[in-house]
Amino acid sequence: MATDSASLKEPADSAPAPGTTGVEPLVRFDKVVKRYGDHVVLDELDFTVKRGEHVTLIGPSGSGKTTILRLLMTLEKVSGGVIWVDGSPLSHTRKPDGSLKPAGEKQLRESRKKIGMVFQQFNLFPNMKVLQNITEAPVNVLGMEREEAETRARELLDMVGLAGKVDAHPSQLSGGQQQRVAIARALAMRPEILLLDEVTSALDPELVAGVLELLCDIARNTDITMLCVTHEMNFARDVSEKVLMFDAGRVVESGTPEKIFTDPEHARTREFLNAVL
Ligand SMILES: Nc1ncnc2c1ncn2[C@@H]1O[C@H](COP(=O)(O)OP(=O)(O)OP(=O)(O)O)[C@@H](O)[C@H]1O
Repeated sequence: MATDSASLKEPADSAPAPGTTGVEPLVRFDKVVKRYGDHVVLDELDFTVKRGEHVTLIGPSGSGKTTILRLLMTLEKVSGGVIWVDGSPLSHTRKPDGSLKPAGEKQLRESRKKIGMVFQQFNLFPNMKVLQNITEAPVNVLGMEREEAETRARELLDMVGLAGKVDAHPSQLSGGQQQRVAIARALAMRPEILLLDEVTSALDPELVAGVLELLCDIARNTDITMLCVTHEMNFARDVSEKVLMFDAGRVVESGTPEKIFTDPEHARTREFLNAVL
């Protein structure tokens, strides 16, 4: 069950052991519990993501996949356990005696800067032009000079194939183009981790492939760490080195896409894949 946050200590393996590199996974869920009232959504969930790894989360509706991304984005708070990012507690603050207490708002705001998220519904600012949608957070949250932010925004727009849309408003773009702007906006913050939550679910079918191809290009050509929730199994196969199969708030099976999609070990995985493939 949920661990009392106040009594949590740093895990014993967080300090480099003699003779090891001490390289921590970039993300570590350590017995993470999330409850809404009596409903336990995540049940002592453990998993790790290495720096630079591209991981997809698959599983039935309601199994807790989006909740995991929202916890990482600090849009939700854990009910128990600890989330670690780059060896530091994301969900908690260290007390002088080494124990941990739940993080306050200020720390959560700082943590949010490390993590970028792209949502199903692009969530662009409707009254701002494309360029300003991308520069807004780097300037106002990171304190970047506007000129530098604009240069970076133009580079990113070029990368997502929208160099000509700098002055457009979101309403003048297709859903696929809006999602490309949202991807550029997330990358403009130079996040350590990019979270992708069913980013093609709201797109017309003919626009899906282009956005997924762009994300595969980003995965191949940058060193960003990605955590993707997707119902697109071909995308999961193409983009990720590791697939985590969730059910009822736990990882029932994890492995390479080849292993999970061609030789799953768990009956629940086989059942899920039979239903969606
Ligand atoms: N704010 C909330 N209040 C109460 N229950 C919630 C809240 N957010 C999520 N839940 C519940 O938590 C469970 C997990 O939801 P979550 O969205 O993480 O699942 P999911 O695996 O991403 O599902 P889907 O594939 O349908 O998006 C669901 O039963 C959902 O109803």
